[in-house]
Amino acid sequence: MTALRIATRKSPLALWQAHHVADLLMRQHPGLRVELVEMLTEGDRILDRALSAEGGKGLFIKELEQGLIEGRADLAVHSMKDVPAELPPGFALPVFCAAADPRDALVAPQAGSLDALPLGARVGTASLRRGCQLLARRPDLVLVLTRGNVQTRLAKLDRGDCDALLLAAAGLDRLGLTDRITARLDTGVMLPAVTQGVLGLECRAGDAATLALIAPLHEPATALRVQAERAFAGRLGGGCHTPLAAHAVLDGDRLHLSGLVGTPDGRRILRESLSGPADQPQALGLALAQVLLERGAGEILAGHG
Ligand SMILES: NCc1[nH]cc(CCC(=O)O)c1CC(=O)O
Repeated sequence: MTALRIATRKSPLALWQAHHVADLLMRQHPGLRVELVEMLTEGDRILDRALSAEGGKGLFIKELEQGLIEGRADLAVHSMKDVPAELPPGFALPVFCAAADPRDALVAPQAGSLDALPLGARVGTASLRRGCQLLARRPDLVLVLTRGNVQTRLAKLDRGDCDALLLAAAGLDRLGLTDRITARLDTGVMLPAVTQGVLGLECRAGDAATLALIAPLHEPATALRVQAERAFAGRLGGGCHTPLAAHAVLDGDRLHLSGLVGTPDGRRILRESLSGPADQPQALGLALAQVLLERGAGEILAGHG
């Protein structure tokens, strides 16, 4: 292989993540050349509407996969939370890198915490999941649809479009914006998106050369978490139109999984936890989904919550 080519979106976060994986690969394989191939995705073009009203998650990765299939690139680096439940045929997602902080972060220049936000404060987010959990705790808050990349959202906050933002801590940390974080929200308060903070590496199925190069970046403990959370979400069906959250924590040979579905207004929330043997993550995810379905998650998912 002359050089390994990484397909990446052009947002600063995507570029950071692609550079990060390039660095890890070059450290692992001295002498390896790695190139970045920048691409614009449909998700980047649609910035004025809620993503949930559009085609959802796949929008950020379709073009990258097209680049892989056409041989313009060998590898795509994804925030796993942007990757749909099902991969199209011909692709593999064999590597999950060590995870960053999975929590959501509050950015609120005038308040020290979520509970200290003034009555009726405007909170910027485009995430149904964040909105649901926020309103469940603080029904007085007003959600302001805030899209765009991390820096764009911070700029909107700074010019007064809203009083606070909720963003993934991982994204802020990666971009060197840790000092903007007011508080990292405990997962008991704000259950993260499925696989939040995890980077996944996608390549062409059967591309043995690329598979061999990226294999050392795989972290099995992160893979267990990803499998449990994605099995949970897959059973409940996506999460683009309904607030959905899940987070698994590995504890020795046990995996603890928490999951949640709710209504966008936060009036109904079903949240449950379940533990199981760590070597059966998918069974745990499916079992937790079943618990929620027995409690009426189907109604909420169908929009009749
Ligand atoms: N939805 C966009 C997106 N995709 C991944 C991250 C952050 C990094 C991660 O979760 O791995 C973000 C930004 C955010 O939600 O604040």
